[in-house]
Amino acid sequence: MNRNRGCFITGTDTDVGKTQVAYGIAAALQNMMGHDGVRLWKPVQSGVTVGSVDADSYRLWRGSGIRHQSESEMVSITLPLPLAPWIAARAHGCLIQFDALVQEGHRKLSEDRYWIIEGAGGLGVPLTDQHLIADLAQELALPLLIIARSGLGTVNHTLQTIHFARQKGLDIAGVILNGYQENEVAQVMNNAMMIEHFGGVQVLGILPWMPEERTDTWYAAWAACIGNRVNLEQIIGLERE
Ligand SMILES: Nc1ncnc2c1ncn2[C@@H]1O[C@H](COP(=O)(O)OP(=O)(O)OP(=O)(O)O)[C@@H](O)[C@H]1O
Ligand SMILES: C[C@H](N)[C@@H](CCCCCC(=O)O)NC(=O)O
Ligand SMILES: [Mg+2]
Repeated sequence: MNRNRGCFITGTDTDVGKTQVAYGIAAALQNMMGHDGVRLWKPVQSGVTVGSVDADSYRLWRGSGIRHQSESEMVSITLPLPLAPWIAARAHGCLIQFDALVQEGHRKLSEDRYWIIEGAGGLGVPLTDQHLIADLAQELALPLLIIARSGLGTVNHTLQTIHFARQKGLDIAGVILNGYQENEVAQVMNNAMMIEHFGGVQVLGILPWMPEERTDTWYAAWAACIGNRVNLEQIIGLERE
């Protein structure tokens, strides 16, 4: 049995649904495993403050249902301006210490847990004057889960992300197409087919448009939706029988 230690969730862009999908996968995996084995980490978030309901750290905590970590344990660096982390840090009068972030990641990954790590924006987003999100993913050496929009334009964005990931030597676990509307099903299936054909990757799930509601009922429904529609076994490194 060759289980992965976690996955690194990136996107074809900011705002594609990485956080919503990340907490849904965490909750669905907890349901599937039947025990508390999942942990979440957002190394750097920008444009928010810890404790605000819009912060990724809060949404990851609330949506995953994971209570063995506090919200503040799910994030390392929080920067108030909604900018690429390098510039958000500079505007805040600080620098992101890339090596410290990598060491913290390695420490976390040495624990016997499954870690879901969410980047900021896409792979080409600067963390420092010398490092991109892709460099952090490379140092952490986790398979990449690419979250992409489902509709028109996503094939181009996803193939470019795949190409860049390969250039950086990253392993790709697969792609999730997120947020399709009912009248788009045929188009989304074609998008998945084109991404698999030209990208040489698997589309591991196609998720519907389901606007976030902060109720227990909604979070349970989202986790169930992900449990039914995403190939979780492939993500954690256990092939489906
Ligand atoms: N399947 C979906 N259905 C409806 N709304 C969605 C869906 N996925 C994401 N959203 C909404 O789209 C917005 C952006 O999603 P999210 O914050 O998860 O993106 P992100 O990729 O994590 O962005 P960032 O780069 O800031 O981390 C949020 O308001 C979220 O609730
Ligand atoms: C402000 C955004 N929400 C996001 C940072 C996105 C940077 C995008 C930069 C770019 O691609 O031009 N921050 C975050 O994920 O915490
Ligand atoms: Mg996010």
